[in-house]
Amino acid sequence: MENFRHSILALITETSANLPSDVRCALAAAIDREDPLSQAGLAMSTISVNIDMAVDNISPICQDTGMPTFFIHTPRGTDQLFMKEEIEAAIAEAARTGKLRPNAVDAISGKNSGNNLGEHFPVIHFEPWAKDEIEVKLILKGGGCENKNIQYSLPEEIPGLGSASRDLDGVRKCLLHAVYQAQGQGCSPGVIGVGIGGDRTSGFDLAKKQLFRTIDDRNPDSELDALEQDILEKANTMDIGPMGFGGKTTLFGCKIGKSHRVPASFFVSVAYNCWAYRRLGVLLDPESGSIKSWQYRAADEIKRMAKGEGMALTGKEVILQAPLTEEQVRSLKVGDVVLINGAMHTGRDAFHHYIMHHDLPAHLDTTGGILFHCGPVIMKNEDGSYRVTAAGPTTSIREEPFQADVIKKLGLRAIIGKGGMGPKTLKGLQEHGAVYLNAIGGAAQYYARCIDRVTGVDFLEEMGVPEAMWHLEASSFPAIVTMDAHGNSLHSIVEEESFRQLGTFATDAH
Ligand SMILES: O=C(O)C[C@H](O)C(=O)O
Ligand code: SF4
Repeated sequence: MENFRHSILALITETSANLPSDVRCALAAAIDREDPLSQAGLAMSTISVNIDMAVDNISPICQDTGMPTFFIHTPRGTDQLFMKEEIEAAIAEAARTGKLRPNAVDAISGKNSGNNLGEHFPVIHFEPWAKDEIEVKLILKGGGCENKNIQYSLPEEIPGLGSASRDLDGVRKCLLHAVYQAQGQGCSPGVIGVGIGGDRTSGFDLAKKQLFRTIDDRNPDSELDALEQDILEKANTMDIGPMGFGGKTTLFGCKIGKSHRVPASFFVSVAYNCWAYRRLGVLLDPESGSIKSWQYRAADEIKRMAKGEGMALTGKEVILQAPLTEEQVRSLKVGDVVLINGAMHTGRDAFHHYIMHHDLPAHLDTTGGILFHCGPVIMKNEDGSYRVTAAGPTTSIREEPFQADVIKKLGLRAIIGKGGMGPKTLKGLQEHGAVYLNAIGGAAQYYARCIDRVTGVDFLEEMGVPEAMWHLEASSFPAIVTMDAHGNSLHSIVEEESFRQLGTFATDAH
């Protein structure tokens, strides 16, 4: 097993940087379905360029490389303890070289372990099998889409759809609601893995395992197969679309499994995966640990995803130079595409929590500034300076309780994030003269290229790499105004319209 660690490192790197063939194929179809000049089209073209860049740079497709989760089949007599130690060493090495983000933080204090290892982190499931080789499957599922996982306990009253009973029609209502409630926050278009039955834990486990099925496979159970097709079709009429901008593809896969349950419980567990659907597998020689073959990798796969130059720019984009003035910001409207130049500062969960009760360091002035909800992957250069190697937006709604106050306190004029924010922030934008700019979630390579340099960092020691306040210099950083200073929000429009559409499925007998 002298090559085992090396093989695992190759699996991690490939999973992080190179999407599987079936996902490429489904996303290529989704790109073709959107009007290239619509907001959904802009999102999909950016995603396509980003996928190619990740391969070229051998770097994370999305900066959030999740909680690495392994499913391993071993033949009789393999040393699982050795494998676990070697996997941990490979994870730490991948974090050190920027193939994974140091993502492991203490559950209570939030303290980052620095090497992407922690208690039950990574997650490793071992299972024996009768074959001779070792199979290792890996999924890197980011936190934003993980937050959109949902579990129903039937019978249950489902918003918009009425009562869901303990039958396939009840399951159907749960699944349509699961897609609706994710909106764009889990970086749609997405895929759902579904577990019907089991208990609360095994149900989610089953749901996650469904994500290892290929997009184009068909369920051998004809009833479940019909339900999978039905959900896919209906979900894509909800007009949530890429990033929740409205559009034709909201879901590109629905995979359903079932387990026996006890009479008292009927769970429907849903695991939502973003478009950055990173899962691969390898078969290993049990003697040497060398890779014998790759899974989810077809010889005839679509190698290049991008058609044009990425975000199809029209020349009508508004150029923003930070710091921004109130007048500039108030002239922006929902739907405007902006290109940002100049200083921006990252700040996410730990930062918002901190800044509610503390002041900024004295050397910082954020008046007219831009706050970027982002937890980047950052590497240190030999001369002590830093470079950004992956930097897409994180889900903004988590900062909803704090954002309006933080805008006021720091004198901010723009927030960059994804998935949109709620009424409190919308009111804050109006009151203080600021805008919400939606960047394309998961496009971490694309946005890293828009960052010219890192000019400084605060709170690195306390908050760790993903949560520190990084000071960045951007050029031609594209984003879409989705909440303006006049009380308009694209997110509330899409949410309302998709809720109306959801309601039309209430009585649709399956
Ligand atoms: O943690 C991140 O960088 C992003 C996260 O996966 C999210 O979707 O919010
Ligand atoms: S930012 Fe979006 S693409 Fe990246 S892990 Fe989170 S949900 Fe997935």
